[in-house]
Amino acid sequence: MLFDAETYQTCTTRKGRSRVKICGLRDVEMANVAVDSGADAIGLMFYAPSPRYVTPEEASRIAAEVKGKVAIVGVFVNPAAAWLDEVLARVPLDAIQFHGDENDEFCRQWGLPYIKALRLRQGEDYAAVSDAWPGASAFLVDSYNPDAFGGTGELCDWDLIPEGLNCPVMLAGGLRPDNIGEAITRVKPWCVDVSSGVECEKGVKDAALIRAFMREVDNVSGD
Ligand SMILES: O=C(O)c1ccccc1NCC(=O)[C@H](O)[C@H](O)COP(=O)(O)O
Repeated sequence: MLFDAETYQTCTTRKGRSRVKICGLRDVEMANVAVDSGADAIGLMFYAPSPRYVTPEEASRIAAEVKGKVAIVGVFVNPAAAWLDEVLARVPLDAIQFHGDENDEFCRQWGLPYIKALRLRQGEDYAAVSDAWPGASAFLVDSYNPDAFGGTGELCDWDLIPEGLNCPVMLAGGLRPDNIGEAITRVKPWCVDVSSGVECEKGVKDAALIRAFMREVDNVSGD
């Protein structure tokens, strides 16, 4: 689990294996594969234009199967408050991930830990992000693409990751079984997040790729 007090405290030291979030799951079968392979969190996509979008009904079926075994993270892009209220009433989320222009006040009002996504691009100044989102439990660093908010499969430029953030880093963007070892060794993130890299086609998760990804993570020491 990602944000229970004991685990969160231990892993902010960055000792041991990086945590893993498998994002954009759309069915119970793949959610079970993620759990059985040792993932710490799954992401459920509540942004309708995404090929990984799930309805609250589909999401609650997945959540009923895996609740308590992994952290369930709801992923949103500039959601209306009413949409978040509706999802929260039906899906037992453990945390919320925001990929749009949501400010700290908006993100922290739901009574759950929140993850703020930063889409890193050359020439931007990230010095103030800790002050801008003081309530964040983690920053997810992702690649920048002008046409998409996330889930692009494009590698994030690891050299742009800001130093000295006030909370742990989740590394995302273009991670795959064949580069996750190097990513963890270089960046030493608290958590890694993957979507496209464990899919056989856009929006369709692949059990063998999920297992291969988790095996590679297990093979790398996180300290
Ligand atoms: O996955 C999406 O379709 C998506 C759409 C809009 C906002 C966020 C989205 N995904 C969020 C994630 O946490 C992804 O796992 C992250 O962006 C990395 O994706 P990938 O490069 O495909 O591994």
